[in-house]
Amino acid sequence: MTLHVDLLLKNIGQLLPMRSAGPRTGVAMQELEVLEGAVLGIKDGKIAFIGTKDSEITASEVIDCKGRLVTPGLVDPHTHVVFGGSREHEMALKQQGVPYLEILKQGGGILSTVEATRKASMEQLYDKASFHLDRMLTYGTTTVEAKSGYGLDKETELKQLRVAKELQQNHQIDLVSTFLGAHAIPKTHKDNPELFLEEMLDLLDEIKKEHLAEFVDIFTETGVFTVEQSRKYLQKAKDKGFELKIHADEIDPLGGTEMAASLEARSADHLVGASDEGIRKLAETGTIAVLLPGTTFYLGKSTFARAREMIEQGVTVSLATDFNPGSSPTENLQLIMSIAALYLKMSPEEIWNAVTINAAYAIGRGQEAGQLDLGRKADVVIWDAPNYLYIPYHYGVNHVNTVIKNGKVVVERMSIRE
Ligand SMILES: N=CN[C@@H](CCC(=O)O)C(=O)O
Ligand SMILES: [Zn+2]
Repeated sequence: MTLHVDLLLKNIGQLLPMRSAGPRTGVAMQELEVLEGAVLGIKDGKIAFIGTKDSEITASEVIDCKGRLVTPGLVDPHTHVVFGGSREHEMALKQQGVPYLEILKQGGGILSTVEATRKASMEQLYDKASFHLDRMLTYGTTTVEAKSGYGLDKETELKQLRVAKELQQNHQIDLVSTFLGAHAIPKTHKDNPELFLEEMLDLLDEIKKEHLAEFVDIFTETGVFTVEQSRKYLQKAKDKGFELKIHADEIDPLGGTEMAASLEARSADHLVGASDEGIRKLAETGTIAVLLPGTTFYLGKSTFARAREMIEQGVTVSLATDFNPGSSPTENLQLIMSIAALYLKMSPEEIWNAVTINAAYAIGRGQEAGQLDLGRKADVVIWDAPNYLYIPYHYGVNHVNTVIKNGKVVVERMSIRE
């Protein structure tokens, strides 16, 4: 019997369905199913058919992919997309060699974005975040995690989370929300971080009641929160039914990676200074390593997270932009794929697994995003590229030709080859 679909993608050069029963872990990250000359059928916003060009299938609308690469929409599992202002003035300080944590200590960095975010109305935050999400969509990202953490007071943290909830309801991108009230110590609590953490914990019941976040995160770092403070804080969040994420060992190797694994966090993020023991524990517990090499690159550092050792030891590795106004102002996950190839020495196969299947599992969306399979939602990207090697290889530009979200074309870019 002939199948009729709403939209048919034909003449696909390479199709990466990324079908997997679970996250791809360790050396299994080398696995990549590549279908040559495939067709993809979409019906009612879902994948209805994956097959070859000879298949018996009719369609209301057909896109001729002309030999292009087709993949699932990318998943960005670590961003700080809701914030006020920007920090371009910090670039000169960075050039003078002022370290990131020193800028924060002087009341700049995260704390300057906190001031701008407190001043902004919900509408202003919504419009600005929406602009950044639009840009992510044009770069092929269809699912995004979004953190609060630029309020550092009850009112502004809730404001950020409510903006994220509205965006989740209205924006084409799917959003997953994380409460990062423990992102820095506000000036008012400089001498009493414990009291500040108590105040942030007080918000958890309201956050649960209003469904404002699924995850709780903390910045465990020198001059911010200690491992012991973080452990206590996260355990309380876990007891209240939240899943955990941690900004761990980004700058100084404090042992946040081990802590993340022992709390069975969903992910541990950054991990530039993760110890051997920390890496072993991630492999043991299945806590996903979300690596953010764009941040290391942008902070001008030469030591990157040890992705090769993580993969060889059986860790599940994912990649994200860490989009934020300070340490990684980019919405472009394709650029991060190139940086991962060049500096983390990840293979193209590992990179594609990291930005699709594993990224979706890192934010609890493994069953919905990051894969193209029958019955799954049709979040699809057609790339102006002949094969999957090409995206990390040709860096710094946008390779997207077309983005399809829930079966509908939402981005169509001009192709230089047409
Ligand atoms: N390191 C902590 N938080 C962010 C940066 C936030 C900022 O600088 O505004 C990060 O993941 O890099
Ligand atoms: Zn971050």
